[in-house]
Amino acid sequence: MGKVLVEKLLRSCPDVNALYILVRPKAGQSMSERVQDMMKCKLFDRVREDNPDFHQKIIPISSELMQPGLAISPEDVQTLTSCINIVFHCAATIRFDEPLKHALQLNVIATQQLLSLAQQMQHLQAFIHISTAYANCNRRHIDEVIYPPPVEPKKLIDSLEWMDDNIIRDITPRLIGDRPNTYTYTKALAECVVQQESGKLNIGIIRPSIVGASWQEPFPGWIDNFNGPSGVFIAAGKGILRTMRASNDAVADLIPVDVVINLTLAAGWYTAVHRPKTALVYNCTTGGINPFHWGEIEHHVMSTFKRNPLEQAFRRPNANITSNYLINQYWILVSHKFPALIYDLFLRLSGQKPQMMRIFNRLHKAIGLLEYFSSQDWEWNSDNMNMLMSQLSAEDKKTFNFDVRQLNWPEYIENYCIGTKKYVLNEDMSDIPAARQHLRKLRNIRYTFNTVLLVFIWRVFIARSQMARNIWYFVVSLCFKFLSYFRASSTLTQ
Ligand SMILES: CCCCCCCC/C=C\CCCCCCCC(=O)SCCNC(=O)CCNC(=O)[C@H](O)C(C)(C)COP(=O)(O)OP(=O)(O)OC[C@H]1O[C@@H](n2cnc3c(N)ncnc32)[C@H](O)[C@@H]1OP(=O)(O)O
Ligand SMILES: NC(=O)C1=CN([C@@H]2O[C@H](COP(=O)(O)OP(=O)(O)OC[C@H]3O[C@@H](n4cnc5c(N)ncnc54)[C@H](OP(=O)(O)O)[C@@H]3O)[C@@H](O)[C@H]2O)C=CC1
Repeated sequence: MGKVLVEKLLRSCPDVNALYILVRPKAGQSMSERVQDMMKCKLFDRVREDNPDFHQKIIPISSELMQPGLAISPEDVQTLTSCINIVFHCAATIRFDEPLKHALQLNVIATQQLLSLAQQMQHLQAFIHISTAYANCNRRHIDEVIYPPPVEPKKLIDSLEWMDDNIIRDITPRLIGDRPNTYTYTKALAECVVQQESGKLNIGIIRPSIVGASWQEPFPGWIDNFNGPSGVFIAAGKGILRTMRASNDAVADLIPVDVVINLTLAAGWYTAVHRPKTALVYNCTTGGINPFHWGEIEHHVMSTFKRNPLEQAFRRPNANITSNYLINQYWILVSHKFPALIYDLFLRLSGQKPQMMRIFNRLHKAIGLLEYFSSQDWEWNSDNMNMLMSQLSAEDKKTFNFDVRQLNWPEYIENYCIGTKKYVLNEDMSDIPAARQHLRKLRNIRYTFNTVLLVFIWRVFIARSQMARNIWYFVVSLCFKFLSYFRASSTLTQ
């Protein structure tokens, strides 16, 4: 989301002088190498076309959320406090399996530290915090208010500070209570921390639901990660994922990333200009406005990947969702574990390292963590989103479009799936005929395998059971009778 925000600011807000972005070194790359890489990304193609020198506006600031004071140097603190007008805070850990202490540090303590830095900023007009629509997923109906936190954040921070990691792991389920993971729990605490500062700053809180590929900007279908549904779509497209627990009729509250960013920017403007007395919360969701369901998503994902197959698929794409636990377990056994076992056996026999079972184990862990969100639905009130839209001029409504009533879901899902192929997997669209050929080969292998298996089972059956033999003779004689009748009647008509 950070990248999409930077791109949109550069493209649609030419009067913005500079963008200070907090970046950490990662995976052997320095801060500036990472920023260089980001600017080379396809996402920035349109900006690059309009202004090849756009990089001059981007000023990276070295920062690490795990460190005290976010590890921002005193000189950088000086720069930031003297020239920042608006803060957009979207850094977080979004992993569902993050240990509580880590999630607390990244999502709550780092937010607290950024807020105290913001308080020193002399020209700050607005502080926009990105939360999640699922921060309060323990409720069915979610209003645009900050709910009382499950625990006072400061108390939890103080307690976890002295606790051993093993103790924290043991008490985590008790602490998070009816929330499914440490992510939603710490995001709820972060909202509370933001609220505690709302007297001193102009604050807006954006709560997106499940962020997906871009709808329109900078081009349809842009996505570059495996988070949320993207990984599920790819696994289904590769023919690996065949079954998942999800409710066909539950609303799939996907929200395109460009919609979230447009709303975030509009909220930044509104907060700075109108300075609301208390922090305004914007539920940024689609379910209440233009609902679409997981069953429909399944249909359109499968149809897109059949028409535009991914390269080197493991099997032909054919994923089904079910809300029934036992049916899902059955298909996991038959369509996941059994083929994985056979394929690994084949790899072993051909002297290679088995890998399919390992892939399936990881897939099962990942979808197990997502099922909570795909098996039920929520109702979000979106009055503030509507209010914000009514405040925009006609031109701004177009430039910062977040009117999801216009979203055509089948078209969006098709672009989303093609986006995963092009931008996540870096596959070329010109290779589609070869991918189709590969699917035909897989279909033939399946037919051959099924026929051999059927003949084998039948042979064993016939050898062991008199009744099976009788049925077999009966069926064969019936076929012969039918054939001879068919021959006789065709001779008569001649
Ligand atoms: C036919 C379809 C029907 C559809 C059916 C329904 C679908 C429903 C789907 C979903 C709905 C729910 C969604 C809810 C959302 C809530 C909203 C929010 O507010 S938050 C945002 C959401 N956050 C997450 O999505 C984090 C979830 N992910 C995780 O927590 C972890 O990733 C986890 C536990 C699932 C897996 O952790 P690990 O440690 O096993 O794996 P790791 O490190 O994440 O990555 C696996 C491999 O993928 C590569 N990878 C990851 N990103 C990559 C990238 N961009 N490019 C290339 N490779 C990448 C990595 O390098 C790694 O590969 P190497 O093993 O190292 O080789
Ligand atoms: N994706 C989704 O479906 C949803 C996301 N959100 C919220 O939107 C925001 C952005 O999410 P999204 O873009 O999807 O997530 P990403 O994981 O892509 O982005 C998170 C950002 O936080 C940074 N970050 C994480 N840990 C550290 C650290 N220790 N030090 C410095 N920076 C760090 C990451 O930097 P780096 O690149 O160095 O890792 C990355 O830029 C989050 O607040 C999330 O809670 C809300 C609803 C849905």
